[in-house]
Amino acid sequence: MKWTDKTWKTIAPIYQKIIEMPFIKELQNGTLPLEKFQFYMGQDSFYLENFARSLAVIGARTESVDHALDFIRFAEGAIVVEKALHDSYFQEFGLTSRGKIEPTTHHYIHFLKSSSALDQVEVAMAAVLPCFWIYQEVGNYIYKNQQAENNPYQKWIDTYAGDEFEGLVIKAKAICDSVADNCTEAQQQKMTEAFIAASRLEFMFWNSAYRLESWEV
Ligand SMILES: Cc1ncc(C[n+]2csc(CCO)c2C)c(N)n1
Repeated sequence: MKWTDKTWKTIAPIYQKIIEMPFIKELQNGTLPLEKFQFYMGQDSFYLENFARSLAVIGARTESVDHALDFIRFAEGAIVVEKALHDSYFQEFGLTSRGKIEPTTHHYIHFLKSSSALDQVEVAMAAVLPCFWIYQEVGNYIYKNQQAENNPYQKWIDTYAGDEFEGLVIKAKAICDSVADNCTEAQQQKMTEAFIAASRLEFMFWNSAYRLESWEV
């Protein structure tokens, strides 16, 4: 069985929790309060910037030049998405500043930065995979199950349910499977642990936006 198939099974309960969470349900039916989406967008701006930096570090550390090119392109893509967020979504949803880095974003960003800098590069590749894969699954899930007309969040949904994003996800998964083939059982286990940690953080990222979680002091 492919590493990706095995690993997805281990996060199936986390994915289930994600699609049941109020942030996702309300995004799907268009009732998510604007304030929560604004919080999410501001935090996602910080996330995307640092996610891109982590992807670039992974690109620099890969053995294969083809993988280096793929990761450098992923990094570019994340910066382009961040710019689109800033240049169009911020305005559309009335956000003037991205605010400050809140606790869950801080945790997630630093997890990705330390993994990409210090872990075996295959483990770092596994750490960034849920960012692609979970978004695609959630995007498709919302797209298929939505009933609302005139959903204010439609454009966001379309970004992640589209064919262009699917191409990236297929590539990111294929890279993880090919590098996992050359890893020992113990190394593959570390890849899986990194994948699980990032999946939990994806859940927490949406949940913290729903709760508008901020530093208390
Ligand atoms: C918290 C959080 N996780 C994942 C994404 C999804 N995402 C945005 S850009 C990109 C890759 C571009 O090469 C991916 C996977 C997000 N927006 N925010």
